[in-house]
Amino acid sequence: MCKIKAVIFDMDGVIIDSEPIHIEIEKKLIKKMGIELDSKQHESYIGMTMEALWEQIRSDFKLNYSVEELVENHKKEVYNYLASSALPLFPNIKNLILESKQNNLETAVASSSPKKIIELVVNKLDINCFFDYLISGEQVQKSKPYPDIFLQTAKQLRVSPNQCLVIEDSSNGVKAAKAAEMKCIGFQNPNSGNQDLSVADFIINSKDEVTLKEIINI
Ligand SMILES: O=P(O)(O)OC[C@H]1O[C@@H](O)[C@H](O)[C@@H](O)[C@@H]1O
Repeated sequence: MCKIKAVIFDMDGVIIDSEPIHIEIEKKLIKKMGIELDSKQHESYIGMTMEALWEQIRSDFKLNYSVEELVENHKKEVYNYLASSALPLFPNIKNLILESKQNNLETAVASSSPKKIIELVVNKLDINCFFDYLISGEQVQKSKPYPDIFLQTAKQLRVSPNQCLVIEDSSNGVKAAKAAEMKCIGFQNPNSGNQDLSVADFIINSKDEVTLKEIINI
């Protein structure tokens, strides 16, 4: 296998333990539309962009609102919540970010969240300086589970996909990383719901204290 040259971090559910926040806000917004989703349906949307989520719900439930209106409203709710709350950073992931930089690896955040929200999070946590590139699902055509976001990240970092390691907590994210032919660590986070990470190359638990050396050959 090619030597790893870049580590790509998912944000929600990996850098911060935010999927419970997303689930609560989405449940509230979906309920307002008079729709009830069971948790299995809801878990299947985790890791997808807001656009992909509302396109799906709008077409399944024949909603009259435009996707743009639904997304705008959703973005505002999430932004306001995260701007006014303490952010639950995973310390073990922060260590992996620092270790990546100490080993001169390229680093990126590749998140389905809107760019404005990614910037809010990395600035609030004061970790922006550790990343060479931040990319949002808004900047590519197809949401995770398609590989677009990871392929675009590799292109931007000027490394080939098989030199990238992705850390992901959702089934959609792990599928996207493997579809991009990257090495993928599944980050099993019970707060991200019941996520099937079986296609990942290696699975770690969100509580595990692992070093980068233990998971890749650097
Ligand atoms: O790609 P990431 O960082 O895991 O982001 C996923 C999240 O992105 C958000 O925009 C969605 O509203 C969430 O439902 C979703 O889970």
